[in-house]
Amino acid sequence: MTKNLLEADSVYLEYNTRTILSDVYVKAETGKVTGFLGRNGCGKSSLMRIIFGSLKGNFQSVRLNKQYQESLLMVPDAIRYLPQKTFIPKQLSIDEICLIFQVSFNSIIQELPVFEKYQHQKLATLSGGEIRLFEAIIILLSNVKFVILDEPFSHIMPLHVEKLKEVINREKHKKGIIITDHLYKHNMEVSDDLYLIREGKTFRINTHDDLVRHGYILE
Ligand SMILES: Nc1ncnc2c1ncn2[C@@H]1O[C@H](COP(=O)(O)OP(=O)(O)OP(=O)(O)O)[C@@H](O)[C@H]1O
Repeated sequence: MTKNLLEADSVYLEYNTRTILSDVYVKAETGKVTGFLGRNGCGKSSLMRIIFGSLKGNFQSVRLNKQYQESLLMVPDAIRYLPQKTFIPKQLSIDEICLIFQVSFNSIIQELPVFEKYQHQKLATLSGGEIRLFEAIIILLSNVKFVILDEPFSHIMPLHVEKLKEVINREKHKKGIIITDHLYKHNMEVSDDLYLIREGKTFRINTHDDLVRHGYILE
């Protein structure tokens, strides 16, 4: 297995003179899930987009295997990103989307046999939760070095959350995975390294009590 390393450091982001992220460091690598937690509006999605390369911070240094990258999304086979909101055009059919993402339909139905009947259907004909699940699975199965998942567990029924966690645990042996999700128990369970973003900085989380101490959960 080829090991890949993704690092982002000195990430600094301001919106209208309000500091959102300040001197943040992120490390992700093949074989690991790196998780992020944090209150609404603390800057998790912004950080994900900065790493992906679709948002420019005031300053950041993103490196793939120690090499500085202006924007990772421009590097072939480097990274794919599941944004917080559904993003695949709904007029496309499932098999067209598989073609675009270069993920075989067979590999999708191996994970989700109930999707077999949807092969030629437009994405628009699926339910909201099914669309979200399909987007998360196709990103996870993509042949890239890293994937970022922004709230993959939200809007998905418990049985499918378990499936998603199973795929994450398998796919991490091929690629590095970065996750942010408020469903913190699931996030904690799949993450090898977990961080909380607070007041623009990242704090390492090792136990449930750490989350209480940072005021993210009550007890
Ligand atoms: N384009 C923008 N212009 C100004 N402020 C913005 C912009 N985008 C985001 N923000 C602000 O930056 C902060 C961080 O937003 P971000 O979406 O990264 O937070 P988050 O931690 O992902 O939140 P949530 O958990 O609610 O999804 C928020 O206060 C948000 O209002």
